[in-house]
Amino acid sequence: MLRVAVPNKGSLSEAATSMLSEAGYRQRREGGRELVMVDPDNDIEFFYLRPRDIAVYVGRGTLDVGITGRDLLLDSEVEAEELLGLGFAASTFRFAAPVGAFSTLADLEGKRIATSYDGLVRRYLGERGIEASRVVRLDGAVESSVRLGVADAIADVVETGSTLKAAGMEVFGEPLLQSEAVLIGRTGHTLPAIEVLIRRLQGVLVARQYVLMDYDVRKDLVEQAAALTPGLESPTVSPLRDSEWVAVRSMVPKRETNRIMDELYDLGARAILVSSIHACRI
Ligand SMILES: Nc1ncnc2c1ncn2[C@@H]1O[C@H](COP(=O)(O)OP(=O)(O)OP(=O)(O)O)[C@@H](O)[C@H]1O
Ligand SMILES: O=P(O)(O)OC[C@H]1O[C@H](OP(=O)(O)OP(=O)(O)O)[C@H](O)[C@@H]1O
Ligand SMILES: [Mg+2]
Repeated sequence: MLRVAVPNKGSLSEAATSMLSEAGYRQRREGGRELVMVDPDNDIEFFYLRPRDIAVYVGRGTLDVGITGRDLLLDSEVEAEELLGLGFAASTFRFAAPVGAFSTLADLEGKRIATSYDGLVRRYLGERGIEASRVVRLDGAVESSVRLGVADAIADVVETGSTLKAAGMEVFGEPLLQSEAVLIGRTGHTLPAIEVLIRRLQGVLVARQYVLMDYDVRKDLVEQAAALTPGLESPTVSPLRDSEWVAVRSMVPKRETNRIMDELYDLGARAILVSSIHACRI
């Protein structure tokens, strides 16, 4: 039975559970408190764990795969690797300090830096030859640490930037990394059941990112139309009763739907229909 770690709390939890449900797996209800959920139909077992601990279980091989954040994986320094980006919980990881106080990475020399990701921060600074006087490890609400006098700067997750702004802080230096939720596995370890899980999750990603577009177009315009809707491999072109016209079906990125419909219409395509994809295997 495949053993999978799922975040039980925080920003990753709800989205991870709903992605697994969409992929056809039995999951605990929203707000549920079960620690383990067995899905006998799919021969898979889900363990609900703290996101930070998930890389540890997977790295040690007690669980086969898990969902966590790329930042947490890199912070943990375990023998685990990314198998698939999951497209949610996107954020950057950045240095920040009170407005006007710092402008470059070099300003961190000899300063105190508060963070929940001390492994990641020490490695990043070490690789760049910067010696902070201290990296202060905190569990959360790191933005308050400077005002409260335990640090001069922070390194933390930034999404909208509103938490930083509210704390009177601004980012400086390059982002340390771009993070998102990822499926992780032990380095070099693979199983047929892991491949199936990856394909199912990829199916959810594609179903979320693409729509199916159908339209009719005059035969002599089909090449131009196909260039607007190339699909993943190649659009399906079917004959119509009127031999001057064909029907085209293609997958289109969801966020480009309206632009493509406008361009197809201008070209002369008609009966342009868009439907959502419920599930797929690519
Ligand atoms: N505001 C946010 N936007 C996007 N991703 C976020 C945000 N806050 C945290 N994350 C991501 O969530 C993961 C952190 O998991 P963690 O359990 O610390 O979640 P959390 O949301 O900080 O929960 P909590 O602080 O309630 O424990 C990281 O991968 C991080 O990048
Ligand atoms: O850029 P923003 O959109 O404001 O989001 C970033 C904030 O979200 C997370 O905090 P969380 O709510 O998880 O609190 P925590 O610091 O206690 O983990 C993160 O640690 C930042 O503080
Ligand atoms: Mg948090």
